[in-house]
Amino acid sequence: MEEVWLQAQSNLAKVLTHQTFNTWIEPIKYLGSKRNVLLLEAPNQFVRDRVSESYLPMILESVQSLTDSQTKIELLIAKPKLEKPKQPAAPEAAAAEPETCAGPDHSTNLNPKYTFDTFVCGGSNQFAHAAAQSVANSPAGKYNPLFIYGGVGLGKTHLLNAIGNHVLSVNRKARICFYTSEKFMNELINCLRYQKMDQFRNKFRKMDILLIDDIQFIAGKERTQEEFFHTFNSLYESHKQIVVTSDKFPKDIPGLEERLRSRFEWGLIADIQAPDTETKVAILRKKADADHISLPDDVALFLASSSTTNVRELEGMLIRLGAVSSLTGKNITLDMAREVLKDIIVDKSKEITVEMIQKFVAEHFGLKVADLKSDKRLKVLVIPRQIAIYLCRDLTKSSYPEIGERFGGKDHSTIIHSVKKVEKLLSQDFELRNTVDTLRKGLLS
Ligand SMILES: Nc1ncnc2c1ncn2[C@@H]1O[C@H](COP(=O)(O)OP(=O)(O)OP(=O)(O)O)[C@@H](O)[C@H]1O
Repeated sequence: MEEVWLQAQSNLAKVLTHQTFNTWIEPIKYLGSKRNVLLLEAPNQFVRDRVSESYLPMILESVQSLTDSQTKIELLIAKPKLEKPKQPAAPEAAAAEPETCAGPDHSTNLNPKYTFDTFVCGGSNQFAHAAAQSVANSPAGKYNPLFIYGGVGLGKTHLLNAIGNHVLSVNRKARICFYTSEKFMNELINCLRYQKMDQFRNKFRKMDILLIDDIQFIAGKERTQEEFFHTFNSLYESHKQIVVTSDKFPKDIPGLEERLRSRFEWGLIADIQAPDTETKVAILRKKADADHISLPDDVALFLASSSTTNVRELEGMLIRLGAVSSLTGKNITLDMAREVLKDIIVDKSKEITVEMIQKFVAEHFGLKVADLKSDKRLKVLVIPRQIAIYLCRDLTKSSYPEIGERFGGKDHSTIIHSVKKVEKLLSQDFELRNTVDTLRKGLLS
């Protein structure tokens, strides 16, 4: 039955977009089988719920086509690795005398433009988007804390605000605190300095929803982590929702205390990946409409096919075109966009093939194409091979099995593993990210 599951996954990979596949199907593991029931395991309840809602019929069809129509599927949830402590953590000793401590009007520091309505949901962010909506609809329900992580400019802050804005739209009285971790730290420092710690604690602990952006910045800051830890415990124990964002997965944040890391893992961890071209186009369209910029389809596609995945940068290009258009009184056209953005965008109109990528990557690393296709496990070969595979998936339309075929007949699961590995390294390893960017730019130029 395990073979059946692998084959079914492989078949599904061919019909689903690779982001949908990566988000919902790939994380499902084979557990076993009993009689005609295939036992599968989702990594958490969230994935189980979504897959059951949206993909189970498709999965069942795929499995039954490989076995028979009597086969059933049971989708279970993986056991959590960490047990929650029964008792709340011991409260910290009360600090010195309270007085005043300047704080924000916590219900107004949300950005009103960052709502679910203005957020474009695509394969790359559907997991985080669905998780954020779920939390906004039932705070402190199933997914507490919610930890959203992803690269720069991919919409983490937008989703965080969208949660707050949605909750406020339903309940004007909800006490919502939206802070960057840096602001949390600065306020803490001030309160420590002026001995206003009680006030500090009361303020955060009476919130209904605590939204902390860029939590990675508290790593290595002992006192801030300590205070955040107690705030977290207090809110969690009172069934209040906590949502944090970060540019990294909790265990990949260096200097983050173990006790905080484990708490972030209690709830749901949702990632945002780089948007694909279709999502980039949709984001640009929405932004252009909101800003009353007339953006022709071919220009939207031209911007979206640029190698940047940072949505903030894409928006920057659009704003620049809008500004040039309104200053010169000329409509935005493809030629104008090419001229105005010539230093930023490389033309992706040429077709890129797996063979071109293999040759280019092999040359870059001083290897032979045959080395990339081989099964040799030498470190000097493994990373270039994985990068080449990743770029094939990113820059060509080839499916996992097709790429596997062209890399010496590798299995699709090896290809998926390589792509995932590089995706993970891209968010952790600055040097590798540079190398991949350079290669991508070289291939596209
Ligand atoms: N899916 C999306 N739909 C609409 N707009 C988006 C989307 N993703 C990002 N944006 C926009 O891109 C810009 C950058 O997003 P945001 O600030 O949320 O990114 P971030 O992930 O928090 O980045 P950073 O890591 O720099 O904090 C914002 O203007 C945001 O509205």
